[in-house]
Amino acid sequence: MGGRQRHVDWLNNYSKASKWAARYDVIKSLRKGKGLCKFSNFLPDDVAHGIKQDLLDSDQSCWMPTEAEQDYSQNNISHSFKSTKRAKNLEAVSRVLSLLLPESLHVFSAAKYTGSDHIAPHDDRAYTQVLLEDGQIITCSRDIAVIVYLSPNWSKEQGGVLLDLEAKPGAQREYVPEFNSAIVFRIPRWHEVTPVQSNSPRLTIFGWFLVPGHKYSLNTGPQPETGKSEAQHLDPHSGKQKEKANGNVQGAGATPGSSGSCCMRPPPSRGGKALQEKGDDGSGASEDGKHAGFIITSKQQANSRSQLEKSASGDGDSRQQGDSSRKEKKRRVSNGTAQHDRDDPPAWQPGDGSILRLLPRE
Ligand SMILES: O=C(O)CCC(=O)C(=O)O
Ligand SMILES: [Fe+2]
Repeated sequence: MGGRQRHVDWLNNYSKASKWAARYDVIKSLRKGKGLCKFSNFLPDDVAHGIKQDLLDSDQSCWMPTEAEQDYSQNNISHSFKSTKRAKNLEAVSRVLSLLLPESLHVFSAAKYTGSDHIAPHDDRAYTQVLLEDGQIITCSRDIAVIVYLSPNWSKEQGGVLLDLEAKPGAQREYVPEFNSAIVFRIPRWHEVTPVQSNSPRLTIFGWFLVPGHKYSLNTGPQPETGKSEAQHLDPHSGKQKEKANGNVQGAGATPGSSGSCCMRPPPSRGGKALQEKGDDGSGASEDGKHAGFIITSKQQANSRSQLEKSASGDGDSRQQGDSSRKEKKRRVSNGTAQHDRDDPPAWQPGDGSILRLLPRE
């Protein structure tokens, strides 16, 4: 039991987690990797094993199946997998991952791919409505995707390979999910998950760092390889999806995705209404509206909101803008306001300090 608890202690130990996060300079690595980078041995090994076990131990009813056939008229791409925000200790894991870019809003979930689960090509573009503690709602865009792979000894024959469809000739295109590795990429970026052909589950923690404002249009550009321009915004987390019965719907986690939530369940009326009031630009955001999930920020995050909003104004070249705005934010962060830069970091309380939470859907 003691061994099993150790990863939880680590996840809740701010000092250890922040030292771990300091090993990574995500923005620099992304720049070096031309928008995509991979970190092997990402978390301490026992922590990665503990998180994996937590996913396996999580109640079956928390996993939300999501499935759709390709249907551009319905904004759907072919995909199927299960995801949850209610996996055991996921909140603590999210909090630790948030330290990679502590100045950014974020949303993380767990995913489980079995059978022939997969995701057809998509580029992760989506808007997210963020509800701040002061009641304001701001629109954010997914900015950086993070996937942490948690299935030991996964081989290419088991499928579930992440294909980077924007890999330049000669660069790595296939990523077999390596245990305790993380793939991080800037959005938009075309990618897909090939069908799983394995009896053991392909487990991940996945999610996005967000940037306030509309970083991109939701009308997709040409898809790599086909060069065909798709009129629709295609996202496995935001398209209209067919919900499969999974027992306890009340207990099922809000899955992530555009709008910081997935699309599987109707939004709470409060959320849907607020989104409409917000009046997004309609290019796919209306789709989000149907499936809106709302994210609430902690005090800490809300305090830095004005900085974030500043960085979101002006939507020109969002990648460059993202980088420079981050520099700006970093500077502010380093003058001592951000938790992770304090000399004497406060101890985390379990269940406290999660920067983003979906509002309960009940
Ligand atoms: O699990 C992966 O490798 C990628 C998942 C993904 O693309 C997504 O959830 O949008
Ligand atoms: Fe994706």
